[in-house]
Amino acid sequence: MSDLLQRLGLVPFFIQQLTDAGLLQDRLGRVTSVQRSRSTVVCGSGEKVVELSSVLRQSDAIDRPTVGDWVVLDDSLSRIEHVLERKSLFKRLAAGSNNEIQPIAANIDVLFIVTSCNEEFKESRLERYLALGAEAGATPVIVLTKADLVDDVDCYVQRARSTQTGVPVETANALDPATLDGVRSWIDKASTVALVGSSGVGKSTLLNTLAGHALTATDEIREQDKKGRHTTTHRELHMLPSGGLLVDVPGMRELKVADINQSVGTVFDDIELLAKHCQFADCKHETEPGCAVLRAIEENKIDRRRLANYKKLLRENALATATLAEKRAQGRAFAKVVKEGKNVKQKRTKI
Ligand SMILES: Nc1nc2c(ncn2[C@@H]2O[C@H](COP(=O)(O)OP(=O)(O)OP(=O)(O)O)[C@@H](O)[C@H]2O)c(=O)[nH]1
Ligand SMILES: [Zn+2]
Repeated sequence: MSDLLQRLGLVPFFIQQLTDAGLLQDRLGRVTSVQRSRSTVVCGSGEKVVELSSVLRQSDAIDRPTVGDWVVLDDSLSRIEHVLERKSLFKRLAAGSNNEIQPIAANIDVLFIVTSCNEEFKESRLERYLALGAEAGATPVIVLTKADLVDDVDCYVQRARSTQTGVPVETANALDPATLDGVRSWIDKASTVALVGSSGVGKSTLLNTLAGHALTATDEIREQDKKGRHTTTHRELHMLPSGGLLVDVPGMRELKVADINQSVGTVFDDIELLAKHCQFADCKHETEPGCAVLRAIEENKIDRRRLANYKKLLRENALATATLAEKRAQGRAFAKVVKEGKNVKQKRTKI
């Protein structure tokens, strides 16, 4: 296997999906950016700007390649023929009329949930991002930036730890590389990391300090379009000089936590465990007698805010699921109309 592919994060999970070991040599690559129907792919022989095969062009948005995907190119290395099964996937329900589910970034191993040691810090926001990471299948790590600006970092660390049993928490001054050993330990060779967090918490600063240079300014790709014009795009999957890959996709930063689906329970496992001891199996933890969750709140073992956020995320989740189900039903109804339309047409031609 080429050293470059290894540095790009190629692991057995992907190799095992190849039907022919020969593909490994030159036709396998990783998507580093996507612009409409064209993608930039790094493969053993270098970087290529490629199109989609006609099958992929017509497939659902979710099945088309996205940043971080491992793909197989055609013989001429000019088209993506196949997208390998993903280890993890961040996706979102696109706004707008068609409401399709779009992929944002694939094969992210670790999600840095960035928050700063100041008034921006909110447990409820962290819990939302944790659910999002769990939903996508990435390992979450809370990164507390601006640790250099406060005296009571430990207090923030404790609060961050309270958001999910066992969640790792790292502190950092994003401007100072000497403080980033803890953060770096998660980007060990070839693991792919993405960042989420509110505006101003230090995501760009962290990225640039980790890379040792300003990423967005230097990682431009000059490419020629069909008419021979040069266009410039930004690479969104960056290889760090010390090993590891960072994904910085605009869509990642804008992720709404309504995109959570099944993962609320992963974050609130303490509440779900307690709920098993409630007197009623369908206890809503409101006013019911024998409620183990309310008892834990009275005994200060669980925060009232945390229970409220748990319920809120569950409600949002139910709403999102209902919306999706409705969309699917609409899609089916539409397909039926189209089919019936075709039948009518056929009948007419018979006459
Ligand atoms: N002292 C200190 N300042 C920091 C730290 N992290 C970020 N900053 C400063 O905070 C400001 C915002 O940082 P950015 O890196 O632009 O934040 P961002 O999360 O990328 O923001 P968006 O691009 O809006 O999403 C900048 O002025 C940084 O220099 C830190 O750990 N310590
Ligand atoms: Zn209860």
